[in-house]
Amino acid sequence: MKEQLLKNPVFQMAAEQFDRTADFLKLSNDVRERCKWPKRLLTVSIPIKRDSGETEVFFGYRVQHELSRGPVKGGLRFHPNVKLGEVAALAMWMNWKCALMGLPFGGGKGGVTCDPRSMSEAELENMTRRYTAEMLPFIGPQTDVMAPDMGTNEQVMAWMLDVYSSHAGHLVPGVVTGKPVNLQGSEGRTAATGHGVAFLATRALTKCKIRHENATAIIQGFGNVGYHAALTMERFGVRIIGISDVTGAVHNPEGINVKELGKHVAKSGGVVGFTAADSIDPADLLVQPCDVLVPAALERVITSKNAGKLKCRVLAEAANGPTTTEADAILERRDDIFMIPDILCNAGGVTVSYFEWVQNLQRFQWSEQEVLTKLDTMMAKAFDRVITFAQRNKLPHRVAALALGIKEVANVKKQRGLFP
Ligand SMILES: NC(=O)C1=CN([C@@H]2O[C@H](COP(=O)(O)OP(=O)(O)OC[C@H]3O[C@@H](n4cnc5c(N)ncnc54)[C@H](OP(=O)(O)O)[C@@H]3O)[C@@H](O)[C@H]2O)C=CC1
Ligand SMILES: O=C(O)CCC(=O)C(=O)O
Repeated sequence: MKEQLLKNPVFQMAAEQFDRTADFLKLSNDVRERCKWPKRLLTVSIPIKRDSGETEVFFGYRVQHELSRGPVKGGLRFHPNVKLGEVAALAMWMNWKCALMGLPFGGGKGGVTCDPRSMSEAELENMTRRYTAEMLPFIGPQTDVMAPDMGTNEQVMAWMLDVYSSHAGHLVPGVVTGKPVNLQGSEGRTAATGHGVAFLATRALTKCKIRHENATAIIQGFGNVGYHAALTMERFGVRIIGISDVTGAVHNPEGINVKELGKHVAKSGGVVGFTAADSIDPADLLVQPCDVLVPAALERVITSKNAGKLKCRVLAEAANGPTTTEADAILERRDDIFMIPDILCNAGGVTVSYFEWVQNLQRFQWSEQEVLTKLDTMMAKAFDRVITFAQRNKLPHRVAALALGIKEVANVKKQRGLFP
């Protein structure tokens, strides 16, 4: 299994990041091995009837990286590139993210290899319900709590809640987070990841002595995270000058109105054709001058080919794993780029998911203001801890963030001991 996982380039990246950080922490071999490998890797087949009447079998995964610190927490992804190794990498990153943020969860991630853009609502619902049914023995508010990720949303969470609750015989809101507010979802969860990205980007700009009112930003990905990061940065006074999605990219140095672009995408299905900006090659967009560059889509988009050409001051990693190991080495030699690593930058989502889970267990509902104030406090604290730790130990920000998370998990493993 180890060899199989390491064949996946995304898992390989997560493993390299772990090994480098474990070396810095001088973890003993015993603890290192127990921290590195996932506890459970589940694969299920998901047969559904397509609208055409034909039966099609999809494959779905859930990787539970670690169970020592609480229930497993992490999103569910629907995307054509989903593979077991990628899901395992994302679960490992969730683990360090939850520990860094001080959340009482282990990391997990799920996925189904499918193209949700080509599926009808009925097909998506059937696939989600069957996936959830296959996962029933392994999920629950005390064991594994899923949430939205790429290609999934609050409607998918509502279907999952329905399957789980129907089997339990009563409503179990805490089985998923990121669900609709009227199904006991949390105020603020939809915007939380993007809000956190924007909040930390402005703190990083301040560190770089750039006033955010004068700053510009470029965003790759205009889904849940990219849209809300753009909208919140715009609200903070940052000018959004470029945005891309799977259909292409648009650029306007004078600024793009995020809500207007959102309306265009809702009508036409993508950013391409938005007349208030020029179209640009998506790869070129990443290397245009800007103060904040926000990759908010897939893994491995900042590579050895473009890392040396980036013209941003702050790289805010909203996506999970957007920067390859080779690109990291290049960025570490550039002292003109302030990097906010993924497990810190996009932690707003899982932090508000934690708030949602707590509200569900207590049957309580907090206001949006309460949620966002608590979120900002936790994000600011984690940001300051990472930057201080990096400075004290002369570490890149990514290694500092990982070290704080991994150290937490390693300590718990040591305290709990090893079953003989
Ligand atoms: N949702 C959350 O709360 C969290 C998400 N994340 C991470 O943030 C990232 C984005 O997730 P999320 O916003 O939820 O996903 P969504 O599915 O809502 O949006 C993904 C966006 O990426 C775009 N996209 C896909 N492929 C490409 C490409 N090759 N080039 C440019 N854009 C592309 C999609 O375009 P199109 O719509 O046209 O397909 C879409 O705009 C992922 O890495 C995810 O793991 C991290 C923490 C929490
Ligand atoms: O909200 C959550 O539980 C998980 C969010 C997520 O998948 C992520 O942070 O990558």
